[in-house]
Amino acid sequence: MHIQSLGLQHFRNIEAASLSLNPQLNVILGNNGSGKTSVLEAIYYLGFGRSFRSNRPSKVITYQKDSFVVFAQLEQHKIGLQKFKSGDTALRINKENVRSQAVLASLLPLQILHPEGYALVDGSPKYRRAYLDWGVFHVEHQFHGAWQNYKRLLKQRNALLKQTKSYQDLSYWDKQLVELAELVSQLRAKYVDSISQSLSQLVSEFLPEYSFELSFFKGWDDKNSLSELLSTSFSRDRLMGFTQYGPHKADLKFKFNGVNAVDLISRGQLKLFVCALILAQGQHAEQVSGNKTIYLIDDFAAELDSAKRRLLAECLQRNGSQVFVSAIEEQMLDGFDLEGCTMFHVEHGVINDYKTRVKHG
Ligand SMILES: Nc1ncnc2c1ncn2[C@@H]1O[C@H](COP(=O)(O)OP(=O)(O)OP(=O)(O)O)[C@@H](O)[C@H]1O
Repeated sequence: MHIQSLGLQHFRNIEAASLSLNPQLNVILGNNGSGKTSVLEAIYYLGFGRSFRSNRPSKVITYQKDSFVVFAQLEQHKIGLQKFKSGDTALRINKENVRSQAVLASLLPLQILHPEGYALVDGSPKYRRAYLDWGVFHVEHQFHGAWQNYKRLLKQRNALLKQTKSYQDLSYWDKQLVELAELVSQLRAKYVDSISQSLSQLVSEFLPEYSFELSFFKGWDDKNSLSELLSTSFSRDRLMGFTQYGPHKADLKFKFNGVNAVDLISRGQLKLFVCALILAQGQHAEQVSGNKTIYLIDDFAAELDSAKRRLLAECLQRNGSQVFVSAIEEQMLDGFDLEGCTMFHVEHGVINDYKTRVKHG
């Protein structure tokens, strides 16, 4: 899978742009504030329906404009997204309107590495669940429906908790909730199993000084069944106003030399670890679906020494995926093989395709 061309309109400081893309390496160069991250953010919008740096689409629409548009030509589909100040969204595939972002997401498997992305390791469990669910979504087709239904039932349960004094009123709903919870957790656990080996391999390549351990917490302890827990914790759930056990509490635990990752590794090592996480997912999704993941790497050089930059660049280019990488200057991309790549230069929101490196040999 790769993006052949990308169009933007009224996206942050980019008034309009039309980019013809390289199927492999795309380099985006420019000074601070020029608009490099905005290009990555626009691509991310197509795959996720949201930004990775703002919850409010109105912040992303160019000042004084009413909407932004991002569209892309993929190998077999043309996809587009328009976000309005009002909060409305229009999604299109091959000129047809579609309602669910999941359809776009399934066509465009994307992974991103950006400075705020370290929350995947040092942030709250919701970031690790989002990571996990991206992976399960792209390889297990029943997951999306089961998870959406679970979340819908959970919302109803939490609302009912505020209205009822008797667990009897909930037990009927809990039967369905537990069935979905078990399915979601099985799919997640199977997924964690299936990536753990390639993740460990990548971690040993990037951070050979540590022994690494990955574990999955499904959202409740195995000592009790979820239905028992839901009934015994009813009073507490009622008091707190929400359900305390279930897959909405799932988490991943990362340990290095037996210590929690956040308590041990440095910022640069954290970046490498996050990169190992996204590469392991991308590679697994590719093995299962045959679709290559697209990698977006913002501010590639930040926090990495030159040996680590080379290691990471080599790994990103190894399997021929499409990669978008931003940097302030070309010298910071010392680890990449730039032959045949396309370079864009961004200045005050204007993007020029200023160099396509000739491939020799
Ligand atoms: N809604 C908006 N409308 C117009 N301009 C905006 C809007 N939101 C942000 N900007 C401007 O767009 C520019 C985009 O910055 P962006 O983060 O893409 O730059 P960058 O090249 O990645 O910079 P850095 O190297 O510092 O990370 C900034 O100068 C910012 O002030």
